[in-house]
Amino acid sequence: MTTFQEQEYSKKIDLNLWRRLFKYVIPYKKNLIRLTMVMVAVGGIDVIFPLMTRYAIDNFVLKGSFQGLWIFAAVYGLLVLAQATNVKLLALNAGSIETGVVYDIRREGFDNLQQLSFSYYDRTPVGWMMARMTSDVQRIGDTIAWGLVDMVWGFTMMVGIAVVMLTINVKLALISLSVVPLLAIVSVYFQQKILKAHRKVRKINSRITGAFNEGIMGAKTTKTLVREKENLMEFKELTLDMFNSSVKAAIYSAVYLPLVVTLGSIGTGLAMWYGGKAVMLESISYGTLVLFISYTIQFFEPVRDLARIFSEFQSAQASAERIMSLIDTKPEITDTPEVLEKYGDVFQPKKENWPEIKGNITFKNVSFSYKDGEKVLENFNLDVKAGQSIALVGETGSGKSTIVNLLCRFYEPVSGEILIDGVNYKERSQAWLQSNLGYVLQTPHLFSGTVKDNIRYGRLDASNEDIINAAKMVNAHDFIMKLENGYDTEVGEGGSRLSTGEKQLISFARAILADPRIFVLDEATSSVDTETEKIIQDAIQKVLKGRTSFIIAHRLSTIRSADRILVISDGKIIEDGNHAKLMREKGYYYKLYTNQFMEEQEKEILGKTNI
Ligand SMILES: Nc1ncnc2c1ncn2[C@@H]1O[C@H](COP(=O)(O)OP(=O)(O)OP(=O)(O)O)[C@@H](O)[C@H]1O
Repeated sequence: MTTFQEQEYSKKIDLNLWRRLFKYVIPYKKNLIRLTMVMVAVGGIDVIFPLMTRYAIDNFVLKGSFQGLWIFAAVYGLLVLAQATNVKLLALNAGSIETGVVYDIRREGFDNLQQLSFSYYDRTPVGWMMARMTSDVQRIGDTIAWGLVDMVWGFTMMVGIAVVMLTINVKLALISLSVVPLLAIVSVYFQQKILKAHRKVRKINSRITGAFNEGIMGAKTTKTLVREKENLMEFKELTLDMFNSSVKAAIYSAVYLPLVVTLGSIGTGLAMWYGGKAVMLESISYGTLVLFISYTIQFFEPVRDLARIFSEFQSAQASAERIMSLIDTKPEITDTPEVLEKYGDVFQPKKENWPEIKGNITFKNVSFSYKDGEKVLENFNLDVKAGQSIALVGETGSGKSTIVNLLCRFYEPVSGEILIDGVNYKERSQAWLQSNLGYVLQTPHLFSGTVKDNIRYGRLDASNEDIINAAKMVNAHDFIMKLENGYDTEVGEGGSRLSTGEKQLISFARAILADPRIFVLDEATSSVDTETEKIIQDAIQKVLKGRTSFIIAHRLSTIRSADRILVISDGKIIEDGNHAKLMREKGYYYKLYTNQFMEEQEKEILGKTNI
């Protein structure tokens, strides 16, 4: 099994990246300005409260007088009210920035994911994309909004406290804050270590999520292969790694927190010692001593916070690099500017310029490889007339899906060209081609929603009548009507509440609703019961009528009536003709057909005699 290697990201501050991230905040600049102002006010009021205490001690407590107490109480009450209002405003504005930024980045990421070519999905694990779109984007939003809150508040308070302390008594201020540089160094050191350990925990966590994903998706296979014990052992190893890294992070925190408390106590002790002496010498008031002690304690909080925020910004930078790499990934298959200009894209198609499609298809000297050097097709040639039905048969891995993937332009030829009605399909837009193509996959995917919703995906403006007609045409109507709520029955995630045969019939209806000129069908191999098989075959015949069609056939009975049967081996056509011709030639197809035919006969006899 090959594992997806994630790129390593730089640990230095990347200003360009932050500038780019800041662009996502610009639409919310009003919130940003309001938030900054609110946070300056919160920090400022936090500096004022101890000053109020000092005033109360010096003027009411020590003097034993209540003169002016009402005014004092009113001012205090107003400050409390202002602070409460500020907290509400801060939550509102920071919340708006956070949700706005997260929403915008997610939308952009999702938009790009939809444009990316098949090859991107081949090499990128789903879990990786999901993690980028969820936790990474959330981390960026959190850090930008709440990191900013803590930063502005912290700076305002630190500057405010330092200014007031230095104004009142320079020496006492310097002595009280003498441990701050040490605290800053300790905080930065430990926060870095804690961040590193947490990063590792997160990395393992994403592997654990992947293991969960595989474990749940493959639960049935695990049971049939009796692999529970091995899987559990692998999972145990992973979780043990996680446990060790988490313990490491916890140890750092366990050392860091008492250190901070000790340093804080030393600072407070220094303020008490020197301030106490000054009170005795009457060079400062008792209220001032209390003020300095409060300020010293208050000062340490933002120092610790800033160290944490600094680490969080580093972590958010790694998240930002990952999500930006996803947003910046360019689809490998794109329309040229000239094509876009003339035919438009999926969002703004210029249908008035779209040529009518007939359905003639030519592969001209097409070569293709998924990976460098491993040619799947080499100088492949094929000429298909409009309306012809082509069946592709051949051993597994011979290149059948590759041929139709190229036709659908999910991949493009490395050399050579594919012509549709005599024109290289690169000269027409992808939107034009896709809207003329119907593709039914071997394991058809239905989306959560009702049966009706799923058929309507084929043509969004289809009426209910169109949907029912399409379902009738492909013999799906009867079984749909037998479902609990008919066309309004929920199909479950990925169509999980329906059988494969039923899913295939619905995807036929969906494909036929768009009335495509070219139809591609990767026939289901899973054994459906004979009744459903007959229904499906009948549906296939109806669907293919009058269209150019490609069927990757597994049940040869389906393709007996195909205009041409192509036997593919190693990316080359080794036999080409209709059923009768290939049977006469007694080649690969003949062998395959007679084998399958005999197997079926045997099954039938066994069934009849009940052996
Ligand atoms: N996405 C991919 N990335 C890399 N190699 C691929 C990819 N898809 C197919 N291949 C390789 O290309 C070759 C042709 O595969 P293809 O899927 O076209 O065969 P096929 O005839 O359709 O097989 P099957 O009947 O099993 O579906 C195989 O060797 C396969 O391993």
